[in-house]
Amino acid sequence: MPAEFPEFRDRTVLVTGGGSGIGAAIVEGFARQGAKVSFIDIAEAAGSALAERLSRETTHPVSFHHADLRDVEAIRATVDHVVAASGPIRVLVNNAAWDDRHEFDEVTEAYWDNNQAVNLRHVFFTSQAVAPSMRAAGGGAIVNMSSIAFKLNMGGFPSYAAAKAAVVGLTKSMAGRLGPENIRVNCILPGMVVTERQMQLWLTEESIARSVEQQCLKVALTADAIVGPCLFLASDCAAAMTAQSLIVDGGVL
Ligand SMILES: NC(=O)c1ccc[n+]([C@@H]2O[C@H](COP(=O)([O-])OP(=O)(O)OC[C@H]3O[C@@H](n4cnc5c(N)ncnc54)[C@H](O)[C@@H]3O)[C@@H](O)[C@H]2O)c1
Repeated sequence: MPAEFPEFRDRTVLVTGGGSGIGAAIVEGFARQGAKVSFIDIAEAAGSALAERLSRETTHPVSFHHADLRDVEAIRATVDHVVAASGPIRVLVNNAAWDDRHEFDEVTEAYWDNNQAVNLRHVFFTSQAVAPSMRAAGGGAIVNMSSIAFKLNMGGFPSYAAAKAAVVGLTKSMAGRLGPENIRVNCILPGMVVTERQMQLWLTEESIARSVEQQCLKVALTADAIVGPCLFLASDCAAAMTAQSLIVDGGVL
């Protein structure tokens, strides 16, 4: 455990895309702090397995909710369910995304809209659904997951890059709107994080070595590298921080 944040004990935390990779590490990070963690994912088997494994080891059972975040009604229903079962949500981590590669000349309107729905739209609508319970509880913290990828002129995913840039703008606008209600909104921009899925789909030993070469710190980051910064931003230590972007990339930018 990187550090202890007693304020998370018995607090309700919701993580999107918590079934694998960075999201799963964040679910585990909050659960080991004694929080009541729920997570949403579309991946049924991975989600159930994670919840089952962690629930055997943590103070509160970790609760998995199977839903597609492209479906705004499903988001609202899941949030209602979490609040009814676990009490007001005090921390929301909008982590889910899909970094699908797409060729500039081949992107259709349908592809674009779906890509934005999976990478951007739910960040707004999950925050909107969670805000009433944060207000009722006297405040809360939202942490959104962006990426350094949109700053690197990478040509292979224009829609994903646009969504990740938009997450920064959305973070700042929501921080402005929700700050007076003591709801803080920040975001994290990870660099290359080696996860199982990234290894299956995009990364090779050579591409990892090339990326590490661009970093000041010469180690490949794993999902755990994002947990500490996420706990910090959601914690009382960051009580005066909102509308900020925290880059966690081993020193690329
Ligand atoms: N891994 C990296 O190198 C890296 C770098 C920069 C930013 N990020 C960001 O960090 C976050 C997590 O990335 P990751 O690499 O762990 O990804 P991942 O693919 O391992 O995990 C994403 C999770 O979101 C879930 N998900 C996807 N679409 C969904 C949908 N429609 N409804 C519900 N759940 C859905 C997936 O099932 C998966 O469990 C993302 O926002 C990503 O953009 C990752």
